[in-house]
Amino acid sequence: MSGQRVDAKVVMLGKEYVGKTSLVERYVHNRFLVGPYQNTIGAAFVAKVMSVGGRTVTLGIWDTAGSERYEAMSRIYYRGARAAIVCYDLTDSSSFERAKFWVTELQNFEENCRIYLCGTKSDLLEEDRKKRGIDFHDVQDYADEIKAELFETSSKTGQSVDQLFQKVAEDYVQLMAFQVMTEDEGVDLSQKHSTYFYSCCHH
Ligand SMILES: Nc1nc2c(ncn2[C@@H]2O[C@H](COP(=O)(O)OP(=O)(O)OP(=O)(O)O)[C@@H](O)[C@H]2O)c(=O)[nH]1
Repeated sequence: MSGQRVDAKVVMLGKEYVGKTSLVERYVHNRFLVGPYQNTIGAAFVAKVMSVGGRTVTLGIWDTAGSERYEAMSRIYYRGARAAIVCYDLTDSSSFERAKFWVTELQNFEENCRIYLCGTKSDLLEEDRKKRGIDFHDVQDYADEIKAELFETSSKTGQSVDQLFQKVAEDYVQLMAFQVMTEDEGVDLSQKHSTYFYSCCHH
């Protein structure tokens, strides 16, 4: 993988326990890990090569730690991101408030970063609709207001996970079609020791 470039940096943001790592695991490895919850410490990185309309795109996905203890660190990871997947747990209204915090951060400090709102753990709603913590229409209104795409996903069943990342990549390719690529765009992974890795610290 020497010399592989990341085309688009994508950052996962959201309160702890909302399921950011599980989303990445489902998307990249098509699996859902069961067992005791272990929080992400710092951040983890993985590159994913995908195809959009016959074109190869490599997403560099940064999975940040949701704990407020790591808030300052998470700020480092959204710098230069083309896309942010801001996650909230569909059953936990406080996690939606936290999602709004990250949206405001991005709007203030990373205006070229596209925002994707992602309500996680939709399988729990299928078990019991009363578990929905935030009204869908309120979230949709908010998404419209901030011009964000809205997805409801389940890493457990895989629902809408591929669609979410595919949309991120498609939007990136579409944007690039209108922009001239410059030589210094992207991150040259040949500078790193390893290409496909979860860097420090997950679990
Ligand atoms: N039922 C269900 N549980 C999920 C889903 N996604 C994640 N979980 C569970 O929620 C817990 C937290 O998931 P993580 O993916 O570790 O959450 P995180 O956002 O990465 O957490 P931090 O690393 O602390 O920021 C784990 O026990 C997961 O098994 C889902 O789609 N459905």
